[in-house]
Amino acid sequence: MSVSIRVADVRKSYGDVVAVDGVSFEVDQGEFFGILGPNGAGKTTTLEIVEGLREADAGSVELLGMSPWPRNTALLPRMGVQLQGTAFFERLTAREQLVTFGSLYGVGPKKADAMLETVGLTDKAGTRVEKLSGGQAQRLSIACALVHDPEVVFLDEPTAALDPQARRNLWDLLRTINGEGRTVVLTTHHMDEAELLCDRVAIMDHGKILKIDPPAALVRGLDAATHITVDSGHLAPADLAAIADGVAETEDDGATITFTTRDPSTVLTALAEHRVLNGLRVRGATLEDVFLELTGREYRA
Ligand SMILES: Nc1ncnc2c1ncn2[C@@H]1O[C@H](COP(=O)(O)OP(=O)(O)OP(=O)(O)O)[C@@H](O)[C@H]1O
Repeated sequence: MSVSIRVADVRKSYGDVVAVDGVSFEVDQGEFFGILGPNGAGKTTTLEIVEGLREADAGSVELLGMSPWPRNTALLPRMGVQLQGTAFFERLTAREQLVTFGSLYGVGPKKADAMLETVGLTDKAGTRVEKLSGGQAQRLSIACALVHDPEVVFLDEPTAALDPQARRNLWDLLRTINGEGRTVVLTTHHMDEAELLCDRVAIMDHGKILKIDPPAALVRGLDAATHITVDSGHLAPADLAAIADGVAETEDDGATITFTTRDPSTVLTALAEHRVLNGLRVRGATLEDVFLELTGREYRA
């Protein structure tokens, strides 16, 4: 498998603020790679350096075997960039916008129409960009990043400010883009998004990458507790104590009881024997638990 992106010990400060503090990673061709972290972690700065929009203070970056800085015109047709916050040419319709973008790369209007179709905006072709909803504008900006058929696509928080349905639609689109063999690099502060979409996730905090792995491997690597919740009111206190004894901590909020345990089989068996599985919910570890373990603090996007 060939490598699309190589980042080695990249650093960037803005005055006293160290935004990127020695970041290294590689992205394989065709991979869906995520950079996950809270606001201010340094995700956008890292992405902009890889895209060639910003100069690193130190370190090296290779994109498709070339250096993206200083501005490398050989790379531009091969990469698609969707920036945080969409900027469109004013007063153009969605189609005109896309045709204009396409023409910058020598792409004809047919491709622009096909792209409108791909992102589900054919019925908005004649709508001025300022009249599009947040989700529609987001999809149009992704269409603009893709209209010239780039090999590598960069997306900076593409689902920020979208409602849940629009996010899901956009996830489908991103899976399709990646399924076509394109390398996709996405930044996000949504754990669920990283978990669902990415082949591998780099967890970033305070300018550093703390860990890179497939999401399932990150979670599996944790010795995290399982949370088992049932409706309260069905268990006598003595039974509750017997079930939890030595295997779980319990918390009763009046409506539900949650058992936190590293031995879920024993707790579930005991709950089943007492026939108190009403309202059963079982929650294993998530990327939030991974973040907590890596940083010692709760994840707050
Ligand atoms: N142009 C700039 N000038 C000065 N400081 C900046 C600039 N851009 C970013 N920073 C600072 O660098 C740090 C990293 O910011 P960056 O935007 O890379 O993080 P991020 O993880 O992408 O956050 P967000 O999710 O909020 O976009 C932050 O402390 C930010 O305030």
